[in-house]
Amino acid sequence: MKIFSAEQLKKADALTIKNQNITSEELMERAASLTTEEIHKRIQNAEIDIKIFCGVGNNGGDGLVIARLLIEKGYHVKVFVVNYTDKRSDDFLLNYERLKETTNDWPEYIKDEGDFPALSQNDFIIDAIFGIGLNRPLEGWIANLVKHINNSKAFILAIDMPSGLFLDRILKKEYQLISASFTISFQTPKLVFFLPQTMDYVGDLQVLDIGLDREFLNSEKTNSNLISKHEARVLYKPRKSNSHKGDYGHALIIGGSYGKIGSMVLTTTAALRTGAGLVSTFVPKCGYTILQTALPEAMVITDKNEEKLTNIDHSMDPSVICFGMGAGKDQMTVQAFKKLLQATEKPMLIDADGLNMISENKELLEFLPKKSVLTPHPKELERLIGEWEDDFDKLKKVEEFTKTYDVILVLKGSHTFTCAEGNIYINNSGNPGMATAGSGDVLSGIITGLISQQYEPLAAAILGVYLHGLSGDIVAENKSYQALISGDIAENMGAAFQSLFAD
Ligand SMILES: NC(=O)C1=CN([C@@H]2O[C@H](COP(=O)(O)OP(=O)(O)OC[C@H]3O[C@@H](n4cnc5c(N)ncnc54)[C@H](OP(=O)(O)O)[C@@H]3O)[C@@H](O)[C@H]2O)[C@@H](O)CC1
Ligand SMILES: Nc1ncnc2c1ncn2[C@@H]1O[C@H](COP(=O)(O)OP(=O)(O)O)[C@@H](O)[C@H]1O
Ligand SMILES: [K+]
Repeated sequence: MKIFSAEQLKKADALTIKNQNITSEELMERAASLTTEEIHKRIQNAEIDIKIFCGVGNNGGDGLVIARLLIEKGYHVKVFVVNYTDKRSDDFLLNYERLKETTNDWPEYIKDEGDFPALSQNDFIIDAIFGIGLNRPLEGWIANLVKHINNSKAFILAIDMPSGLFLDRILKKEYQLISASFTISFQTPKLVFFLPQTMDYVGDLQVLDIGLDREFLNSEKTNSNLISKHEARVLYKPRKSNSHKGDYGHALIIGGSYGKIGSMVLTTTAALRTGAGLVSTFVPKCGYTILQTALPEAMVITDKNEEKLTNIDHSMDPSVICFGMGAGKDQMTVQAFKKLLQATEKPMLIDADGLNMISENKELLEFLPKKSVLTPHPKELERLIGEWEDDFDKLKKVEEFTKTYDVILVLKGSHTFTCAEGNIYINNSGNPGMATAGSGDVLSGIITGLISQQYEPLAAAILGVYLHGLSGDIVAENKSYQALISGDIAENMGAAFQSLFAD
């Protein structure tokens, strides 16, 4: 799903009104009635106090329509107008008049702290103060109102987006914004809903299709995309019945050191479970028996050294090489890695200590094969590209890095961002149960397994990240977040592939 900017959404708005021959007020009615249906579906005529805080722009207009429709359904609704300016949008004014025709319980005006209503944690609060029209940080009594709402501990539903959140920048900590329990957003999700610094303000997310101009949405270019099942499915390549294991490549997985051979078992299992035709694993000697015992399907090659990698002498022509998990950073290993990089032309996957070695020996960067996939977690990323001011600055630095070295960066996190060629693919599968030792090793194996089967590295990264999260979700459903261990993610790849096509 494409993720649009505020400017693009406003353009879509205007085009929709023109092409569908409707008024802006009708579009507002459409968005708000779809939202009301969602609220009604969930709260089912519950006897609760609904308090709606409306700004005086169109986000506030949405709030007024929602108030009217909820009152018509018999809900107990109180409306507060957050009167931050004397200007009002036309659709706000129109819906204000309509609301007054619906109820005798007229909206209360908030003009300063003295007007703040008492709030209880049993209230159901709807935040319709600011949407995509926010143009400066909240200050003075409006900031205090937001603090007051957040402090209520009530359930907060944000309309379109939490008030105070910007679409294109991150505010310093001292600025207030609504911390929503749930956000219902119109037409497309917003990039800030997925950034580590701002995602917590959004709560659970639902995106409503409000029928904005299809042609515009389809043709308009955007560099951010949300990857859900539909988008992942399109990348999948079915197997031909007339095929053999050679068609699915030979993956070479290199890494491990004394005490960390388990990472090799995880990565290798994941590559096999993802469908690589053949998998060879290169480990220090101490890993030989472990791998041969744990995984009879894998072939094992060993270094001369018992405990670490010192000379990666593999004499094969693998379809893809995956390097780094559990490898350590010994100087001999760095030299072995350098020789490997110099001798490799095909895109590689580099993870964990492979990334750390590059960070500590920047001269290795020049030998990175083009289109390689690098999979840092946040600490590894910081070592690689340096510190960043905020998440937007991080994305800018990541873009520069991917363009300079012509690589794909997979920024692992609760929403993993795959970045390449100026584009961002935000993953929408996965769960906190996956924050467990070795789940990154499994991801490396999955992406490697896909590249081995001739997926383009970028497609392999996007699909691999999605399948990894999907498998994690399937495991968590059966085992809980706490009991999920990373080997389960690899073992459940079968269920993940099946689920990709099940609705
Ligand atoms: N296609 C869609 O997506 C649809 C969108 N729709 C809805 O429209 C919403 C966008 O509405 P919008 O453009 O009127 O802007 P909105 O968010 O109400 O704020 C503007 C007001 O805020 C003010 N203001 C700004 N910052 C401020 C501050 N810090 N402190 C104080 N004031 C501040 C600013 O005042 P000014 O700068 O002029 O002084 C202006 O009055 C969108 O999010 C969605 O809910 C649906 O109805 C239909 C389909
Ligand atoms: N809260 C979360 N929600 C979704 N995915 C998560 C979450 N926490 C971690 N993950 C995923 O788990 C993996 C962790 O990788 P990493 O930190 O490298 O672990 P390790 O080094 O133990 O293998 C990443 O793919 C990340 O996206
Ligand atoms: K809002």
